Amino acid sequence: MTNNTKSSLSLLRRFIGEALSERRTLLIVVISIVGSALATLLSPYILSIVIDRYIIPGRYGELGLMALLYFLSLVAQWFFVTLQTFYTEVFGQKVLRNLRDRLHEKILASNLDFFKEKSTGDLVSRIINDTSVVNDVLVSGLLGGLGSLLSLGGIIVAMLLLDVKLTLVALASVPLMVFVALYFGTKMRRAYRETRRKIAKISSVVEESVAGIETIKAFGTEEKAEKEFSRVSMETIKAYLRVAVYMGFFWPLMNITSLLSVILVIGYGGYLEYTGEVSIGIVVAFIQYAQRFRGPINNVVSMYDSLQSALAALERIYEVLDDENVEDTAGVEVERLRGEVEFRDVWFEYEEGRPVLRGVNLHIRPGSKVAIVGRTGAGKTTIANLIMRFYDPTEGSILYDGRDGRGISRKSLRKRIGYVPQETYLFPGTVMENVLMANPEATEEDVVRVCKRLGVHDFIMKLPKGYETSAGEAGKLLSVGERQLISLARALLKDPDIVILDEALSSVDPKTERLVQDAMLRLMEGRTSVIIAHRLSITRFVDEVVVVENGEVVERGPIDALLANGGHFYRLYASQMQGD
Ligand SMILES: Nc1ncnc2c1ncn2[C@@H]1O[C@H](COP(=O)(O)OP(=O)(O)OP(=O)(O)O)[C@@H](O)[C@H]1O
Repeated sequence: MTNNTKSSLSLLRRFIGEALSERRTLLIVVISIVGSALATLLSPYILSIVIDRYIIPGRYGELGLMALLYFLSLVAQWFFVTLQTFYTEVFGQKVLRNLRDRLHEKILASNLDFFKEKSTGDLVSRIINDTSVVNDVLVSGLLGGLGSLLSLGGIIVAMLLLDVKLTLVALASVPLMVFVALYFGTKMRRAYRETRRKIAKISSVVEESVAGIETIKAFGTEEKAEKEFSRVSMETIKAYLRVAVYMGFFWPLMNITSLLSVILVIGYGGYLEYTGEVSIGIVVAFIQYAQRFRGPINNVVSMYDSLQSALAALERIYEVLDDENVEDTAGVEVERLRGEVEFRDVWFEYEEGRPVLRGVNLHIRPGSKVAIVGRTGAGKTTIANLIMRFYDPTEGSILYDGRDGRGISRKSLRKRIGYVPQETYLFPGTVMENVLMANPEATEEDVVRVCKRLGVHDFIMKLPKGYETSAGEAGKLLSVGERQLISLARALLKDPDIVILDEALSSVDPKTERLVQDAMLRLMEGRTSVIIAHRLSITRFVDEVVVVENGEVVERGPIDALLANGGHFYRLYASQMQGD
């Protein structure tokens, strides 16, 4: 056994083990599969008895009971097939929901390292497409294939019981049928899969055109985008036509080979009937059995063929589920914080061997306001990330009210911190819902109160539907600064003990700048505040300025002292003033 087959088998075994948790539904499916396989066998057999024992001897008076039996066998067939179709879907959907729930939960539980190498599109595709391939192929396909194998086996046994020689003749065209299913069927399915890939490609081209519309227009590359779209569009048409060609070959060929079986049965069966070896009824039963090969054979072959793609999808799903970059939820729950934060010789690296913070020592007293300044890439946001426990220090520790952060539950810690990132993400929903999300216990009145306190209320009321404006619409209407105002309202609604602000003042017009700055100062009032200051004017309002350079604190103190010093901060300040 190759390693590949072994790992495929273990993937499959694990999946089946998990799917077995839906035992009851699966039991109904298995019963209906067996029932429908048996019922399918029954009707040709009853027909043969009707012909041989009732119609040919002319016992029409006694036919009623047999007719009823025949009818009942058809009803049973219908009943079990319906049951199988419905419960296979129920089973599949349960397995699908379970997988999707676990994947989504996993994404929410993961730490930020998890997202480093995975794009949004990739994760979405794993949750939506890969799970649906698994459902189609491994659940519906495997169960359907199992039913088909059972039907085929049943038909062959029933035929053998009736007549061995005629069975062999009836089966003569099976290799041909397998060949057609294998060759044309496989080509058809592959071509079909290709169409799905092309459709995905078309949507990604459209997505890129919409997302990058400003860049496309600014650089005048409309023609290039148009060409790319029509190229992909053409490829899609070609892929569909390929499917049509193979489909055109496949189904008629399957029908012809199936007919070949019937002709052989009629020819040889007729001869056997003539020599008195079999009855007409048996020949008729064989004709019916011979017509029932084609579906199951195609199912079994296609199951084998699709297994590879399903296993690949399963592998991608388990790769996410097994990823070890998970945030641990352990630690003491904190109710409130006094707000003292202390960095003790903190070293941190995102990638091994490349320290971004190098021995940072920083003591922030409860209720004090600290601005962190420094050049791009100095490590300012990293400091904020560590306070939020998005990451833990590689070496050293961060203490909250004197307690090592590693011992505090992340969730409870984050509840006490109001974080305002530089870029505000608005979730689908209204502006009201977007602020409310910060605190599940808050009411709409609380939101309005908080917004009034921050001076944000008036500008929200100017939106087309005020607080009820949809975030999508608001997203287009709002500037970076205005979005940050919503973010500030979110943070205040939490009534946090510590505030971390990554200000976006540099990307804001002077009028909004004033509004955002005032809102920031109000949010910071009476709370331990760490502000990552890109715009140095805000440093006038803090107790202490901390200058970070190349991952190290190189200077700290009140703004006046630092300006008087003529050191790092003075140079930064001067260069920004010059720029302005
Ligand atoms: N997720 C990450 N993975 C790897 N490296 C990172 C990651 N985030 C930041 N870095 C690197 O860490 C260094 C510090 O980044 P950080 O974002 O803390 O700087 P900053 O001072 O906030 O910069 P800016 O003012 O531009 O926001 C940079 O060299 C950056 O490339």
